[in-house]
Amino acid sequence: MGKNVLVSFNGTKNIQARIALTGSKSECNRALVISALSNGAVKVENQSNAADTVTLGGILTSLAAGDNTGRRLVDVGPAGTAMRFLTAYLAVLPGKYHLTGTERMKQRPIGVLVDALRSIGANINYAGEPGFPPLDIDGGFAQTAARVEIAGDISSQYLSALLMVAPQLPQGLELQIKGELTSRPYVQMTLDMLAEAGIRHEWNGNRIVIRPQTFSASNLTVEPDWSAASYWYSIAALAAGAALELPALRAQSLQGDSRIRQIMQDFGVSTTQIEKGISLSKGPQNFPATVLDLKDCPDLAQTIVVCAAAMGKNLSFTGLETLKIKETDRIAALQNELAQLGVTLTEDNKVYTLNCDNLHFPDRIFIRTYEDHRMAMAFAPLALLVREVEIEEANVVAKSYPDFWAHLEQAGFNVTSV
Ligand SMILES: O=C(O)C1=C[C@@H](OP(=O)(O)O)[C@@H](O)[C@H](O)C1
Ligand SMILES: C=C(OP(=O)(O)O)C(=O)O
Repeated sequence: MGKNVLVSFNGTKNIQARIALTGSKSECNRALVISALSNGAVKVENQSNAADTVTLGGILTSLAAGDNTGRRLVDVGPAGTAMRFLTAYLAVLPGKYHLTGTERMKQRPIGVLVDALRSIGANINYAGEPGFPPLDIDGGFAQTAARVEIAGDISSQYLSALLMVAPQLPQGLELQIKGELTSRPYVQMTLDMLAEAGIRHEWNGNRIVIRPQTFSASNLTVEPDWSAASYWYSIAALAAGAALELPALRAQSLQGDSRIRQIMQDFGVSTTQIEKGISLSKGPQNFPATVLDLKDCPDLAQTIVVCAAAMGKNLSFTGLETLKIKETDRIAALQNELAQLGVTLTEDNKVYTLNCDNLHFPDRIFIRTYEDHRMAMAFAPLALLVREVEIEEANVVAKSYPDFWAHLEQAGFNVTSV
C-alpha cells in the first residue's frame, strides 16, 4: 500500500457486512504485562494484532530471554500505553534499561508516574527533558514506602501501570488519587483483569489498595476492540442503510468504549445483541440536548465529533482535556480538518462546541493524520458523503486496527493507494 489512500463509495449507501474486529489494544496490553509478571502462569488468548500490542509483546518476550548485562535499549515507538506500563514494569525488573519511543513520545508527559515510582524507592532518571521520555531505569528497587499520592487527571495509564506491579512489591501499594480521575473505566479494566488473574484489591473513594499477592494460573481472553467498533457505528450513522455484524463483541465489556453503543443510539444506530456478537442497524435519531461528557472514553472523541459534524449537529462536549497529550494534539487536529467542511470546534471554559451552520461537503478532501490512527479512522467514514476522501499516511491505522482498510473494502468502500 502506498503512503496515502483514496476512499470512495459508489452506488447506494447501504452497508452490509460482517466485520471481525481485532482484539482490544487495551485489554491485550494488560494481559501481556500480567502474563509476564506471572512468569507465564497467566496465559493470553485471542491476542490483538494492533501494532502497539505486538511491540509490547515483543519487548516482554525479549526481556525474558535476554541477558541483563549493560543498559538495554527498549523502544516502544508510538505506543503510549506500552511506555507507561513498561516504566513501572522495568522499575521492578532487575537490570538497567533505556526506555524510549518516537519523537512524539518524547513530548507525552510521564513525570507523574516517575515521581510516584521514585517516592517508593524506584531508580529512574530522565535521559532527555525532565518529565518526559526517554528514561534511564535501574530496575529491581528496594521498596521504601507503600503509600503513593498520584494525580488522576492527566492519564489513567499511570495508575494502571502501578496497579499491575503492585502485587509483586514487598509492601504492596496504596494509591491515593488526587484530583478528578480521567479515563476511569481503564483503571477498572486493570483491576478486573488482575482479579481474573487472582489478584484482590480494595477501591474506596480515592484510595486503591493492593497487598502483596501471587498470580494464579489463569487464562485472559482478549475481547474485540470497542474503540475500533466505533468507526463502524459512525459508518452506520452516516450510511443510508446498515446491516452490520460485529462478531464476538459483547455489550457487557471490560472496555469503557462500549459506551459508543448508547451514544450512537441517539445518532440513529440501533444495536442488537445476536448469538455471536452484535448487529448494527438504522433506528430513530434523538440527539442529546445536554452536553456529552467523554472523560471516561477519550478514544471515542474523534469518532463522535466527526460523525456529529458530518450530520450537522451543533453538539457540545466536556472531558476532552487529555486529548492534547495523545498521539497528537487531537483538538488542534480536529479543528484543522473539520475546517474543510466549514465546521468549527471552539472551547469555552472546558466546554467544546461544534458549529456546523456552514457545513458543506466538497467534492474531494485531503485529511492530514498527524501520526494519529484515530484521525485516519474517524474521517474515513466521510467517504459516504464526500465523493473522494484522501487520507494521509494510511499505515497509521496499524497502531490499533491494522485491518481497517481491508475491512472498509469488505464493506463495499473503494480504497486505493495513491
Ligand atoms: O489504559 C489504556 O489502555 C488506555 C487509557 C487511555 O489513556 P489515558 O488514561 O491517558 O486517557 C486511552 O486513551 C488509551 O488509548 C488506552
Ligand atoms: C491514546 C491512545 O493510545 P496510547 O496512549 O497507548 O498511545 C489511543 O489509542 O488513542
